[in-house]
Amino acid sequence: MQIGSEKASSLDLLSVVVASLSDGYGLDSSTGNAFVENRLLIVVLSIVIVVLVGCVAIFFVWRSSGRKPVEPPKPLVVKTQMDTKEDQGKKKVTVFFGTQTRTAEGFAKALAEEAKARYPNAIFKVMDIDEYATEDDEYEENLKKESLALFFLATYGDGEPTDNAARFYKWFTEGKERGTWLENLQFGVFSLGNQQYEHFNKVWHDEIVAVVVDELLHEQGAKHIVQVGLGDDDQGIEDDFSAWRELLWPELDKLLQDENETGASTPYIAAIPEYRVVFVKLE
Ligand SMILES: Cc1cc2nc3c(=O)[nH]c(=O)nc-3n(C[C@H](O)[C@H](O)[C@H](O)COP(=O)(O)O)c2cc1C
Repeated sequence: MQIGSEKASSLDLLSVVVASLSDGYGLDSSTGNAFVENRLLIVVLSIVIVVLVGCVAIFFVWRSSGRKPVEPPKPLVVKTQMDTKEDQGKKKVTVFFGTQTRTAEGFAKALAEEAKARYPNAIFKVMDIDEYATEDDEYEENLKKESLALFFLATYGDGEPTDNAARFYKWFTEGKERGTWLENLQFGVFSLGNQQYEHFNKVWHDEIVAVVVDELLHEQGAKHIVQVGLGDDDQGIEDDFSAWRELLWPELDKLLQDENETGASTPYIAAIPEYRVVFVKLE
């Protein structure tokens, strides 16, 4: 085997290595020679292996490119401002609730049911405050469209909002620099809490979520229709709710009753004339 001035192929080199190895290890030189003589066979086998490996690789690339990646499910968008045709032109009231053990939700629904009967020409929508917006920006976008809203908000764990009000509360309390952007909104807030949870020697009502929201709504331009109601679970929160509701109805009457409507709040006094019964003796 000659390795001349021309560049030696890798097979030439291999042949030299095999021949010298076979010598070194005392193998029969005919083994090395056989290997060298079957160069053609080795070349053919190498080509076959390369082609096979190539085919397998192409097959896998083709299979993986044919499969579409699995798309994550799109989030369910909750439409909050959906008007049917018959709703158009009616006054709308949104009743929000932030609750942990559903008392606030119960009050919100009870109020809305009673209000629907009192004001048939208005629309009352009870809304879990978490479902009001899927993104924080939507809170702003949707609240701007509200003209009348009532909030029932409970307080938990040292003056914290409920789980379903946490996202709204964070967004609302962190956005004080918004200015007076809620000028079209009239509102009322009822708080659900318990005086037993007074912490850090603060006055109880300074810590509760609903009072914070009430003050911020006012600061940001919204107008009270009724003062904040302080429901105290320690004393009888149902009575507090009833008392607040009695303050609310006259204000809602002004806003939601049609001019020619007598209204459910107006007590009905039957005008029964007095008669004097005279017994006439027939002759
Ligand atoms: C574990 C726990 C923590 C509470 N933390 C407070 C609190 O820090 N401040 C407060 O005023 N009321 C607190 N409360 C009272 C609730 O706000 C009150 O019971 C309210 O009516 C619950 O309303 P909900 O049923 O709508 O969640 C707490 C109640 C529980 C059970």
